[in-house]
Amino acid sequence: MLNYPPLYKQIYSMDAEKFFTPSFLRAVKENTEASFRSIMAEPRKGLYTFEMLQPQFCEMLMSEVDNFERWVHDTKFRIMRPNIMNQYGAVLDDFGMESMLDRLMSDFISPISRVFYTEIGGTSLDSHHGFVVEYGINRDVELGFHVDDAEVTLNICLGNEFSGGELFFRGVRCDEHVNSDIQPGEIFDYPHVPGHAILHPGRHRHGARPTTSGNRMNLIIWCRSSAFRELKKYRKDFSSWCGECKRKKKEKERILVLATQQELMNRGMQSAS
Ligand SMILES: O=C(O)CCC(=O)C(=O)O
Ligand SMILES: [Fe+2]
Repeated sequence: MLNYPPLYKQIYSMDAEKFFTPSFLRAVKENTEASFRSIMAEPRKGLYTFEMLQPQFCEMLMSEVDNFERWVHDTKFRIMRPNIMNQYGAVLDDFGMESMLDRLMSDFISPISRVFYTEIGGTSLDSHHGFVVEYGINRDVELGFHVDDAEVTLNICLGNEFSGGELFFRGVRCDEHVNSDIQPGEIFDYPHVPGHAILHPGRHRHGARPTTSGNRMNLIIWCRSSAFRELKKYRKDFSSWCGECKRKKKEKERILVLATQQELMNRGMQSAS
């Protein structure tokens, strides 16, 4: 744990009324599929977008990260970057936000993922990796095509003013099929909106297009389920969520139906002769 002096102490513990928009709070309090759906769009199966954070909280978090970056620079501290893909950004767990993010996952993400992501470990999320990514001048520009080390990912745009930076999604895949072809209907591009979140399976292949002007900062929480990962080791067929497993299964069934039809026709012809 670093010895970093916070700028805004109040964002280090969960204060739901201050952090979240009233519509998001209401939906989570009601805690039903209908209440979640009432605030969400589902532009592709399993991708959910909704308004989530208050502008003031976004501003404070962005300033806190800037302050942290300055402190790291001044003290010459060497910090871990969010993941192997990003040169900029910071791991929020490392500078004191772990318990706030624990609450964010257990009280606000888990209730939603329990409803929408039963097939991919959404009922048993038990750890997270929380970080911010930064794009723009003197920052990262874009992010290549990848899957997250997560069962469920929450990605929230904090701001600021920017253009570009859209996320592109290209279908959910298991480990074996991560590089398989994109199927019709799997192409979806999502433009970030400050304060708005997108919730997606970590295994939904995606990347971020170049941020062409301004600066963009996003808060990202990779949520993990150790139980799901353990179960996965003993399975081979992920056709309930992997697009390629599903396609292969359908193809096998189609061939089986054709072969059965042929067999029946052959039998019919034999008995007629
Ligand atoms: O730039 C973004 O909004 C996406 C970042 C992302 O996908 C990741 O860090 O895993
Ligand atoms: Fe990602």
